[in-house]
Amino acid sequence: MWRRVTSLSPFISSSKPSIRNQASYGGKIWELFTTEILTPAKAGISSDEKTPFITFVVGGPGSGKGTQCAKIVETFGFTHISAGELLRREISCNSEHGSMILDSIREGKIVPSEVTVKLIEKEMESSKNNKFLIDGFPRTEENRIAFERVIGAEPNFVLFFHCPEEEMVKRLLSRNEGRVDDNIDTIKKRLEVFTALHLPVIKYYSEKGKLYKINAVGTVDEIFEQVRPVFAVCEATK
Ligand SMILES: Nc1ncnc2c1ncn2[C@@H]1O[C@H](COP(=O)(O)OP(=O)(O)O)[C@@H](O)[C@H]1O
Ligand SMILES: Nc1ccn([C@H]2C[C@H](O)[C@@H](COP(=O)(O)OP(=O)(O)O)O2)c(=O)n1
Ligand SMILES: [Mg+2]
Repeated sequence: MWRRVTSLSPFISSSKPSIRNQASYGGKIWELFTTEILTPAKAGISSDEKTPFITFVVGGPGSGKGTQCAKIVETFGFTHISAGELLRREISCNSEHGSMILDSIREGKIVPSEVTVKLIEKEMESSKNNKFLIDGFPRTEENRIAFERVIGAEPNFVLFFHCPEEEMVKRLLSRNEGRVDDNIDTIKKRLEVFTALHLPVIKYYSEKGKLYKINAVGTVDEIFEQVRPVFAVCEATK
């Protein structure tokens, strides 16, 4: 079980990022930074087994977050918490918020943060693990702030899967999981929400030196080879 903490050991250097990347989103240039991966000693990671180690996994719809999370879980033993899956579970069990969640997802909108954060909190509290991959969250600044307030923690680092829009659309249209939001009209709305609400979150973590930007184009294994070194540091501290 994890315990709530108000400050986490620094995993990422807060000094100037070593590699500078630029990404283009619909004509807008965002300056994004990947951060130097520190050695465990330099990073000063706590050996306290109960301190939660939190990774946020972010990126546009269809950028491959879920696919890579499965590989991270298999290789590094994290507990995968997918915000989208938790919300879909609420729909299928007809919970109190089920119909509101379904309407939001159908419209490509973001569910109110208090609902999503409560679901994440429940999952974290019921887990025996203390290493969490939180997938598809935070999608908005409101999500991010609500998590900090309710959970009382910040992520140790944030993985951002960067993928061109055309590739994301292609992947979503052939995902074939019967999702109500994988149709072209909803996809367009989700991409608009991504640009307007999700990119500010990415910029926030980039400026904090917590963002690892992954080029999400290529085979699943090629992409995982970029992801692996980020988690290898964490593994080395066990
Ligand atoms: N590197 C890749 N190349 C091609 N298709 C991919 C790749 N990674 C994932 N996919 C496929 O694209 C779709 C979206 O991937 P998924 O992991 O569900 O993305 P996200 O969780 O970001 O929406 C799935 O059908 C998945 O099998
Ligand atoms: N933090 C979140 C995560 C997902 N949602 C809603 C809105 C999203 O379009 C849907 C689906 O999310 P999910 O992460 O499963 O979607 P993708 O894996 O990016 O395709 O759920 C949300 O409202 N808030
Ligand atoms: Mg997903």
